[in-house]
Amino acid sequence: MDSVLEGLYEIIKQRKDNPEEGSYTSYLFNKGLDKILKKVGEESTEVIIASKNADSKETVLEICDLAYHILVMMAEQGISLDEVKKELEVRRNKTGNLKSERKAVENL
Ligand SMILES: N=c1c2ncn([C@@H]3O[C@H](COP(=O)(O)OP(=O)(O)OP(=O)(O)O)[C@@H](O)[C@H]3O)c2ncn1[C@@H]1O[C@H](COP(=O)(O)O)[C@@H](O)[C@H]1O
Repeated sequence: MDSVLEGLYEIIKQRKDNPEEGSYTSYLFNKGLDKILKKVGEESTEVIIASKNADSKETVLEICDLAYHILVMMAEQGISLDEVKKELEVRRNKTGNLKSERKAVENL
């Protein structure tokens, strides 16, 4: 799973650096952040609807669409996968309210 995400993120970053004709990813970067964020919002809603309908196959497809668009957003904002993984790692063995942890990270 990890390497699949890494691989996809690398391709997405390549599309940002070297746009390709006919590439949906290049089209998104060309449209800019607002378009990318709109897609993240739409895909989030689609995950919720599919899940609410208890349609697990459709939910998986929508999760993949959402994950892809989040990676595009991350690339647009210069956020690395490592940053997200590090934060998840910090949280992994914690329980309870993580808000105080978040403040600590913000203050780094
Ligand atoms: N994983 C994905 C991926 N997931 C979803 N999508 C696209 O996301 C879009 C979501 O569908 P929608 O109906 O919501 O959007 P749409 O109507 O096509 O587009 P809008 O008019 O809303 O912008 C579809 O066009 C999908 O093809 C993806 N497009 C590309 N990838 C991967 O990204 C990499 C780069 O691919 P290119 O973008 O083709 O260069 C490759 O590894 C691809 O497999």
